[in-house]
Amino acid sequence: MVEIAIIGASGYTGGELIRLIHNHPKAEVKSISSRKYEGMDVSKVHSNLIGSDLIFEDLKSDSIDADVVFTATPHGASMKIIPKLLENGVKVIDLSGDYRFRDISTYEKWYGLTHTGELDAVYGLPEIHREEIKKSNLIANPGCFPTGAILATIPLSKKKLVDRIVIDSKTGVSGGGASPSESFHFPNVSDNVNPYNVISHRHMPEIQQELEAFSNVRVSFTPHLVPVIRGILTTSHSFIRENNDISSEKLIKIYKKQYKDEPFVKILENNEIPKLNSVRGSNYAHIGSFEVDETGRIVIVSAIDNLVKGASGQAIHNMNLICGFNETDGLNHYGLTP
Ligand SMILES: NC(=O)C1=CN([C@@H]2O[C@H](COP(=O)(O)OP(=O)(O)OC[C@H]3O[C@@H](n4cnc5c(N)ncnc54)[C@H](OP(=O)(O)O)[C@@H]3O)[C@@H](O)[C@H]2O)C=CC1
Ligand SMILES: CC(=O)N[C@@H](CCC(=O)OP(=O)(O)O)C(=O)O
Repeated sequence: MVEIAIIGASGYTGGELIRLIHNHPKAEVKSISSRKYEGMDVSKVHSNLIGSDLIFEDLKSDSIDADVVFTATPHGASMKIIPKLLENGVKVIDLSGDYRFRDISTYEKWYGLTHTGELDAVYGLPEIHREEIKKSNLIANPGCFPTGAILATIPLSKKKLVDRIVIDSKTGVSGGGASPSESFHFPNVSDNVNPYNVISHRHMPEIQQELEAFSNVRVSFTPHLVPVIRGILTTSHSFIRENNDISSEKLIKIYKKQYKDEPFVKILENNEIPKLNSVRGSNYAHIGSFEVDETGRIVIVSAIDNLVKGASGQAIHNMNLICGFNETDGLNHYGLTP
């Protein structure tokens, strides 16, 4: 059994890691860290985990004894914890944005923080970086919005079909983490749709980084908060480069080929639209629509669960890759609809 420690285990993604690893055939959570809940049973914070004998400890990174550590901590905190873990020979999967950028100055500009220093990290989107992930000791798990947006559009960038991509995403409130705040207060969220950071969300440069690795595309991104708990529905509008002739049927062929061996990406046919509640609780990304309009716009829609494919499930997929397990170990279940 591979032994796991989770730092930030009292948060939403930490709770999902514990829930999902509980069903993993080759990995076991040995220790969970929380500063606030040190000494308390895990089920006092994550009531769904009643029956588990895990108890929160305030783990220090220089004394953690584990094969793999998940840092489910906020950006800024992860980069202070991780260097020591790597020095001690532990493999690390970080759920924050701290190691996602190949260029530190992009991170510093968008996160408004000084970085503590570059480390050899791989961007943990298995559908693009599978072979590098297998060889890495530090995985930068992708952001939740970038996961849905990149999966919806990367085949277009790879084929150099489009030059402009506008991403419009709707997210559930669990994306904001477990700490209460005014923006997530029930009366402010309920019966409402709230766009935020309309031209300045830090996930825009992350999406841009991955898409422009294949062709010259410009990305814009606007997120909206909607009154659901889990899920991200992304509508991507991509504008066809001059002299390209593309139809809905051709698009579906391209996407099916691109994702034919991917265990967690499902392509919907007949212009079907993905549903948020079909992916709830699962590690699947559903991709559909594949419409082309008369103005030269391609519309592709994706749905993921932000806490699973957008965070903890994808992190476990990455663990499976770095540990040489079957990619679907611990993740082989459908969503929870209705
Ligand atoms: N929620 C989501 O959908 C997604 C989140 N992410 C990223 O994953 C990470 C975790 O997110 P999420 O679970 O939602 O966040 P939460 O706020 O729910 O949990 C984060 C946990 O980290 C711990 N923590 C905070 N600061 C520190 C610190 N300085 N040192 C050690 N531990 C600390 C806290 O636990 P305690 O105070 O008990 O120690 C807290 O419970 C973040 O970087 C987030 O951006 C990525 C994709 C999706
Ligand atoms: C609803 C909501 O607030 N969502 C968060 C999602 C961010 C997130 O978790 O992403 P990182 O891993 O890059 O921090 C946001 O928009 O900031």
